[in-house]
Amino acid sequence: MYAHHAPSIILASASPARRKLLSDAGIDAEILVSGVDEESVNANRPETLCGVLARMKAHAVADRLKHTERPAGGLLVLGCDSLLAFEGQALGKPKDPDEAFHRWQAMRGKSGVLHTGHCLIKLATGKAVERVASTVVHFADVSDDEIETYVASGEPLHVAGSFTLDGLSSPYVDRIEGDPSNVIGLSLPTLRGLLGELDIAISALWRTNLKA
Ligand SMILES: Nc1nc2c(ncn2[C@H]2C[C@H](O)[C@@H](COP(=O)(O)OP(=O)(O)OP(=O)(O)O)O2)c(=O)[nH]1
Repeated sequence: MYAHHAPSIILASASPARRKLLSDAGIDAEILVSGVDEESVNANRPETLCGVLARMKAHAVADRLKHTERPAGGLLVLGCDSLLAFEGQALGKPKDPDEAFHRWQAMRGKSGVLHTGHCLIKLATGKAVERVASTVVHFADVSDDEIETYVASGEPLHVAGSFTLDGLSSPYVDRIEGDPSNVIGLSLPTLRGLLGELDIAISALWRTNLKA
């Protein structure tokens, strides 16, 4: 008889935004940063690239865990990667303020698609389930002054697509079509679906005081 192990998530990400999305949804994830060099990968389409990177991050952490004495138990490793597809380009984090400024001048008044790749690995069996989620983002027609002030805040330099839905640039996003958590960096509805493929209810991951 298999011992029943309560499932728990190891988030293979340095992203504070991803950790908070899980925590706000009642899930306390352990953090193990993958260290994957994202520049080392190329793919022709943004939705392919973010899927490949999410897979690499999850497997990098899963492989590291396999070389430890730690029992697999109910451990699940989750890797994510977000990219903004805009006018045929896959935009990650801007390399400098100048690039962030010019990106916003190009994006204002237009829309892009924020793709986030997800890869969830059940450590005990090695089974991996993957999905890329996409959300259309409509940017406001911001002024050069608004762009300049936003870039000077430093925020755009740390985020894929040089914008946040839940941060300083939230006034500059008119509307979205699709899942909001996906734009921030981890789609909770997608995570629910991936857990379902592993026959795990997302409520099984809630911190103990939330469980019935
Ligand atoms: N708070 C917030 N963060 C965002 C938003 N859009 C993108 N981001 C952040 C989430 C991720 O930290 C980052 C996307 O870059 P990556 O997917 O490469 O993840 P990151 O390098 O931060 O960490 P990781 O590679 O997963 O260890 O941008 C947003 O709307 N709100």
